[in-house]
Amino acid sequence: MSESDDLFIREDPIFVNKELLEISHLPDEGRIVGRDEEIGQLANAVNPAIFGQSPSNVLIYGKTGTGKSLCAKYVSRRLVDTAEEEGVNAVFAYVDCAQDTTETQAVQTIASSVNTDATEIYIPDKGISTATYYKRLWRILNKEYDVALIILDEIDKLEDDAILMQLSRAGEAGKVTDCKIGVIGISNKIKYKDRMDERVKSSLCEREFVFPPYNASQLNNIMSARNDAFRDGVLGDAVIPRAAALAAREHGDARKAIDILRYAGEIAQAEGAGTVREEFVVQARERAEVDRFRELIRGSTPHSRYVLQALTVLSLEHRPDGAYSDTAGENDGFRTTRIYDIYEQICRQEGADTLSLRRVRDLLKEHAFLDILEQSRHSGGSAEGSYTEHTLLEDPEVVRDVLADTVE
Ligand SMILES: Nc1ncnc2c1ncn2[C@@H]1O[C@H](COP(=O)(O)OP(=O)(O)OP(=O)(O)O)[C@@H](O)[C@H]1O
Repeated sequence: MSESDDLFIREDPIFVNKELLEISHLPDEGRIVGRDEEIGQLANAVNPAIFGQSPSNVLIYGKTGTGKSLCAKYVSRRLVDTAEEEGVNAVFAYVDCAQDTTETQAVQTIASSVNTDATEIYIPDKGISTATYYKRLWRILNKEYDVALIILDEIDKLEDDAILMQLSRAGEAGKVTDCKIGVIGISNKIKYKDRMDERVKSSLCEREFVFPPYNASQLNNIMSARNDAFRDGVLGDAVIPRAAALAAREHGDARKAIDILRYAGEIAQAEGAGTVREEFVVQARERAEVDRFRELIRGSTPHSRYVLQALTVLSLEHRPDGAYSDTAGENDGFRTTRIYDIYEQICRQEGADTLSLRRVRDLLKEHAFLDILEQSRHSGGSAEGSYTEHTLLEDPEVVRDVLADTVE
């Protein structure tokens, strides 16, 4: 090769605007598809903020990738803009509670994100007490704003309810007198509310919304609205419909659908193919599925993982072609008590106390809600009564590998 030969490709042959398909990308209004009703309901709940009154506190539930974070951020941003037009000074802060799990981290994030140079209040990354962070946050809010919306994403990952208590009581307690605070909590744990302190529950759950999974046509539209991520003519006609059909059949998860599209493009790149072909979608789907599962169990509690590990051990042992199979052919599902036995063994190995059978049942229900496993009721006849069986929906090997390299 001589110096005059091109060693590098100078232009991306597949993508022209790849960031449209990146996870962190926040689509603009025209690209939010199929959520008009949910956006309308959310807007209605926080609307009083525009007149400088208290917005309703909201809890949003829904499976992963159903647009909860997207719509919460979108409505908050629009609220701030509209409030400004009405002469009301509003602000919103976004906290990823999977990242900021402690009260101190969460209050620090809120305080630093609403702070401005004008306040002359310093919010250090660390080194001051939780109480001092609160004091500074209240001072900033009192000084600068009429209304503050706080989005707590993955709210169930918070270590405790302390910050919720503080935010919901700040007005009554006389700490924040000049600013109304509204909280938008987001969770994909259906049981989350049951765990909440009663006092917090009554003030934070004024309005509740459930975001349903997307169907194939909505996913198709969500992806089509971003097809300008690709160069003209590169995307085969069947690619988006195929990716939408696959993603809708499994979870109705927009993140996964977009991931499939991006990966399909990356596979085309790696193969040196000039176009993104339908066959790449199938490989891309596998990769997206692993990512999705990894994301789902990110920050989950150790016991939630032990329960899953127990079901995985059973599923691997009883795979029809499994190396350790002693009852080949049985892979329909496993009863709660059987999972519980293995779960107890895992706890012993980990040196952890076991949770009650009832709690383990709840954890299995949470996994079922997220489509990690499927539950079915069976009647064991008059002697046995009815019982539940749990079947892993994810590939057990994938689950095992992801669990093995997940750190607490
Ligand atoms: N209606 C939609 N229109 C366009 N893009 C969407 C829509 N819904 C979701 N997306 C995209 O899908 C991805 C996941 O959405 P989002 O983070 O809002 O989901 P979520 O319900 O909050 O999921 P999780 O519970 O995992 O946080 C984001 O990249 C988002 O831009």
